[in-house]
Amino acid sequence: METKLILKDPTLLRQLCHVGGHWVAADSEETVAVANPATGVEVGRVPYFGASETRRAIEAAEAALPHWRSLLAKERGRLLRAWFDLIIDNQEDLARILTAEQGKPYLEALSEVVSGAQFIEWFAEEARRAYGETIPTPAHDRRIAVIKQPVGVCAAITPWNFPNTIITRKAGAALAAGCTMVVRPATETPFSALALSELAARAGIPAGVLNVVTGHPQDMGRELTTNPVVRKLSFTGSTAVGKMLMEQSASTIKKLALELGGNAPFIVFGDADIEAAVEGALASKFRNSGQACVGANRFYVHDSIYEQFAAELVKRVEQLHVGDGADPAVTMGPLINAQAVEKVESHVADAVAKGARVLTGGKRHDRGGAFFEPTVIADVTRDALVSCDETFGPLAPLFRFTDERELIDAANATEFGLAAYLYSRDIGRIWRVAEALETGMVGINVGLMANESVPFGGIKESGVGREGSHYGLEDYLEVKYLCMGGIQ
Ligand SMILES: NC(=O)c1ccc[n+]([C@@H]2O[C@H](COP(=O)([O-])OP(=O)(O)OC[C@H]3O[C@@H](n4cnc5c(N)ncnc54)[C@H](O)[C@@H]3O)[C@@H](O)[C@H]2O)c1
Ligand SMILES: O=C[C@H](O)CS(=O)(=O)O
Repeated sequence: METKLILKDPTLLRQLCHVGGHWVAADSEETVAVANPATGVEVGRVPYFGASETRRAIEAAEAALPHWRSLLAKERGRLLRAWFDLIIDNQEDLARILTAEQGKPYLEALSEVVSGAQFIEWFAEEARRAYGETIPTPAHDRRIAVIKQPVGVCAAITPWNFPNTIITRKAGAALAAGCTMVVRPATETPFSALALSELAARAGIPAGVLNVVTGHPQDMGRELTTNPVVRKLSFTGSTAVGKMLMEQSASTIKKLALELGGNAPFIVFGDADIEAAVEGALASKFRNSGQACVGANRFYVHDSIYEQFAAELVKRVEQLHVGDGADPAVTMGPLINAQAVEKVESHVADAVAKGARVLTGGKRHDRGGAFFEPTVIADVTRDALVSCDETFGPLAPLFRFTDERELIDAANATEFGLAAYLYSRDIGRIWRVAEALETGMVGINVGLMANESVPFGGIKESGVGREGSHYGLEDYLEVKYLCMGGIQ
């Protein structure tokens, strides 16, 4: 069934780049098509920028910086609040655009738009809390102060899986701090970013403060990482690309925020509330068809409750309704593309070849295209690909464990360290295991934990820096030490 994108405000579907307050095409007039992953139908086309157009966007952000950083923090906060209000007023259209370009079910898209808006709301308030400090002087004739100043022109390169909230958590913090930004969204999902940029303009955020550019990833990335005007790069995406961008950024010593790949362990102890653990597993694993960096990638279930947990999880997974996210009855959409389907398929085949059992799903969905059956496999061995490689799809591999120490070693046996989840009602075990897990975030008896008020981010090869919370604002501020002498 082909579902046409119908918007209350069709002008929110922008098919040009937003640079310095103008909607512009690529110099070559070249465009790239964006297809709905559920239907393959073209949603629209966007310009295919290269390095020179990207450079002009950076120049626009540079030109806008002096005025924007000179505003009072509360003035920037008011403009961000107006942006938040417009996002909320237009949430249905933003969600429809998101579902059309990314594929997630409409209600998930709506939830993402609202949670994304809450980052703007949070930083509208935080803008006024870029506090400095005074330090007791070491000498009678001098006084010490520390002030915070905006980093300057910032760049953001973002992925396709959460094309709204991953942009607002960066842009909200940057603009609140007094920075300006050039955002390059994923080629697969540009329209959410362009719509956000249109609403920012409507909110009164001055031209050039927020710029959104689409096009050649490598050429644009190299400009954003090597242009000395850009003082910070915030990247969310795979660890492989993150490493590349980190290297490219070294030539101009840019500040970096890297939100990279994950391989989250989801641990269920024998004393866990199994019903709660199953609900948490469903949310953590199958949200966005499993395409979430913080999503559970491996399930470690204590032997004493293994079969019960597996049976309960399979029952809930088999209730998922797979289809076009625009259909209100659908609770799991397609993957982003054929390559994503092939990766899930390869992980299932590898695990089964090493002795795993398919409990439900396990193959491409009858709908074809980018659809895959929500899958649960049991008795997965520690040497299975899915144990060390991020599946990024609707596959729940269940590993058995008995010993807590062995479990912790298995959970930490990965180069990633973004999120982990543990279900137990033993307070001593909760603290022991939560402190031992090598991740930036631990969900305890919860399956979803991201929100605007918490420091979101990873360790090891899952990245550096934090987004959201007051930590997120600090990441866009420079610390300046003032030493005043001559005090009589
Ligand atoms: N840690 C987090 O918060 C977080 C959130 C979402 C996704 N991710 C990770 O992102 C990955 C999936 O997203 P993806 O497939 O979009 O990742 P990706 O790294 O392939 O792409 C991310 C962005 O980088 C761009 N890009 C790709 N190659 C580039 C290059 N050479 N130079 C400049 N830009 C380039 C892409 O066009 C896209 O906009 C997963 O590994 C997932 O774990 C992490
Ligand atoms: O892919 C992970 C994103 O960061 C989504 S969320 O922050 O968990 O909503």
